[in-house]
Amino acid sequence: MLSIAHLAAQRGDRPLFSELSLTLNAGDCVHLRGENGVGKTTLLKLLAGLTQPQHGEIRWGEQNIATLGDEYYAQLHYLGHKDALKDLLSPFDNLHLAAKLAGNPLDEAAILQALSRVGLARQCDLPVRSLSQGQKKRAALARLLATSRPLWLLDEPFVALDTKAQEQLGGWISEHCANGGIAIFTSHQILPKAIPSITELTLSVKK
Ligand SMILES: Nc1ncnc2c1ncn2[C@@H]1O[C@H](COP(=O)(O)OP(=O)(O)OP(=O)(O)O)[C@@H](O)[C@H]1O
Repeated sequence: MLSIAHLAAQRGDRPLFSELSLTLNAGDCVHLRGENGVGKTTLLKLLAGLTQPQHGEIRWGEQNIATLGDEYYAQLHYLGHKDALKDLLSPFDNLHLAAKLAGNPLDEAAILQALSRVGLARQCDLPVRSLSQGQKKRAALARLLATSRPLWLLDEPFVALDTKAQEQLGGWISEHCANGGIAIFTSHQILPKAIPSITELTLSVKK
């Protein structure tokens, strides 16, 4: 269970949101919405433990995520705007390295299977810098499939994907939640049909 209580954030001098409270249980899927600059990425980064809230707290189960530390990071996949890929490495080596650094080393078969599911079987050994934007996004998404983690925090995951890949990703999110995972994602796009029944959380500009 992920719970947020009385959360407030500001960037620079600008308050973004305050008194944000929410509880998410196994199977919940949240579409985080709002205008550009309202604070969606900021909220996802807070939930990923990458930045600290101005006020309030975030709990995983019964414990504050700040006290859980690595134990919490091992529960989540955070996919940011930047795909966190090393340009000179291949999708295969990126996935191998990311899994190793995260403490969940993967064998060759598991890496190839994940890359094949995201449609990169033929590109798995090419340097990432030579891939298209959509292929880079697919390489980043392979992390979700390669290692099972209950919490997915996805910032604009559909951007750069073609229609078929958007539907596939919608299916993976749906499957993840049906299996008891929690997903929170931002998107300004029309959502694929495969997305499960979702909760909409709309942030609004603070006056
Ligand atoms: N590193 C930073 N330093 C100062 N202000 C920042 C920083 N990063 C973001 N901001 C500001 O914080 C506000 C919220 O940014 P954020 O990226 O969370 O918005 P968003 O809702 O995700 O927007 P978008 O829909 O455009 O992706 C914006 O006004 C932005 O200018």
